[in-house]
Amino acid sequence: MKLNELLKNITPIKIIGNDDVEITGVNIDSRRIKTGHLFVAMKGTQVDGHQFIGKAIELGAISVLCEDLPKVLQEGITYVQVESTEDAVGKVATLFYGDPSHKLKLVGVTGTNGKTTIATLLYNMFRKFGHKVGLLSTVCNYIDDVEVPADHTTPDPIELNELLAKMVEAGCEYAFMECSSHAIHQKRIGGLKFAGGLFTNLTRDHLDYHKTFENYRNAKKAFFDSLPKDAFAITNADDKNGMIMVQNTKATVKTYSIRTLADFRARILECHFEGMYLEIDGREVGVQFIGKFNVSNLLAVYGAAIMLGKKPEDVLLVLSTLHSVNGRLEPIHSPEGFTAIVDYAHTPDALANVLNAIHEVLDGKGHVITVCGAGGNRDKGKRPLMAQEAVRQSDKVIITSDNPRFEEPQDIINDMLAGLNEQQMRKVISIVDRKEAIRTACMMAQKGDVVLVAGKGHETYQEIKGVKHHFDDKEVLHEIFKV
Ligand SMILES: CC(=O)N[C@H]1[C@@H](OP(=O)(O)OP(=O)(O)OC[C@H]2O[C@@H](n3ccc(=O)[nH]c3=O)[C@H](O)[C@@H]2O)O[C@H](CO)[C@@H](O)[C@@H]1O[C@H](C)C(=O)N[C@@H](C)C(=O)N[C@H](CCC(=O)O)C(=O)O
Ligand SMILES: Nc1ncnc2c1ncn2[C@@H]1O[C@H](COP(=O)(O)OP(=O)(O)OP(=O)(O)O)[C@@H](O)[C@H]1O
Ligand SMILES: N[C@H](CCC[C@H](N)C(=O)O)C(=O)O
Ligand SMILES: [Mg+2]
Repeated sequence: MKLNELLKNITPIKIIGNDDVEITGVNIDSRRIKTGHLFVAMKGTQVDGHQFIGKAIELGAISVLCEDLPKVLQEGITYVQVESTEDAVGKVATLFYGDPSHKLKLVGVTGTNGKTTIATLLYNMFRKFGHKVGLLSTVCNYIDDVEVPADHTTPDPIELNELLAKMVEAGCEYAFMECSSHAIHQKRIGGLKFAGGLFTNLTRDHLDYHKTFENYRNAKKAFFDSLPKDAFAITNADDKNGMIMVQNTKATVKTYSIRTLADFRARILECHFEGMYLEIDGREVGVQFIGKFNVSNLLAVYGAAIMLGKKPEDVLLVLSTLHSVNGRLEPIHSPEGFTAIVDYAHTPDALANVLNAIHEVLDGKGHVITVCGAGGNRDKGKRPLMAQEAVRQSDKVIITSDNPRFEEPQDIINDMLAGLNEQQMRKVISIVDRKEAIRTACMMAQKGDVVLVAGKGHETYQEIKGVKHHFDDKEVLHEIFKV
């Protein structure tokens, strides 16, 4: 594609050199540059991409999109200067990949918790309706039935558009994706056309990155602010930030609630460990999920399906066949008659919700032993709060390691323990080795009890000092239950 065509949706400050050159690829990472590529220099959180312009040209870049022009300009290279490369990159990438989001019905899900669950359930549902569908999620990306491993919740703007283009090529009509606050803030989703947006909830997370809760909320809100008029915005009326999210959107606003008046409503009629019986918009349906928060998730899925033109009775029929998403409230039964539950709860709010869900079903008839930790090099403020939530609703808590990343595991544990008073500490032991912690919890559990293993869900690794070691909570439990 010609460079001048790629620049159609942006207004450069200056172009130096020939803009009528053929561009064979767009890249934000100099290490991936090949002959004929356009290198986009981004000012990152670690380094300034502008320092790699020379390297990119060496590797074959024929054009550079940047904010600051290099002091020495090279012959034969076209330099495009813009106010913000962060703002421009998505708009350029999407054109390079043939504007795939305009050829799909793309729905984005944002909020602190529930994004993976909702996006995955929508993907499963629309496939059951017989459509070809794409999914971009924390756990895995899918181009219809083809798996593409994911290492981010929302991929970078280049990979994102490339994946969407592959979906179009594979004949997908719909795509569902998670929009993380980092991605919205860094404009990874810039230039994409959304058919709809969904909001789940907002509680504390990622304050290491966003610094204040308000910044975090505004990052999420920016997604709804940018939705077009013909899109829908479905928000959670039960969340105190639900209406704030959509207050400036041009999209058609719909609400869902399990508590108040809303466009999509549900209530729980019955619940067991196997599932719940619900009333959704006046119709009864059995679902294979537990927990009030999953009723909210299912309502969001229901609302999106209706807004995408499906009939309520058809949607409910498919909803009743869906089951839990990998590592989200997944039960594994022990031979001794207790239940282990693997869940990805890695925020105070998610822990509180999962424990609530467990108590709703246990109904006072068993003990709860929780195994949890917190990730290294992530929001430190959430650590004491997570310990408090775990203690508040468990009979015993084993504090252990999650992904320590570049921190000392014991330091993270200490940050968690600092949130507890002497009386709370009586319920707690700490074991750095996660496998040992899970094993100990299982040894303590008796028939009818629940062992909650929280924080890592689907993850199959433990990240220690930059190395991902194989580790899988579910595998560890299966191993324990075999012997
Ligand atoms: C803090 C953060 O979000 N960082 C993201 C950001 O990178 P950055 O700004 O730090 O980049 P940098 O390392 O400073 O480099 C600046 C630029 O120089 C380039 N570079 C760098 C080195 C080189 O040799 N050549 C080169 O060209 C880089 O490609 C980049 O364009 O932009 C990159 C491209 O989009 C992301 O891959 C990267 O994610 C890092 C790895 C990360 O860990 N992100 C996490 C926090 C994250 O994004 N999480 C959210 C969700 C979490 C949740 O849902 O709970 C997610 O969406 O996954
Ligand atoms: N609607 C919800 N409200 C509160 N907690 C939820 C909700 N849905 C799921 N959870 C809890 O949050 C955990 C993470 O869920 P999920 O993976 O769907 O969220 P996410 O928003 O994709 O998270 P991430 O930001 O890490 O990608 C689940 O394991 C569960 O404990
Ligand atoms: N997407 C989230 C996942 C956290 C999962 C938890 N296991 C951890 O490592 O903290 C993050 O990168 O902050
Ligand atoms: Mg997710």
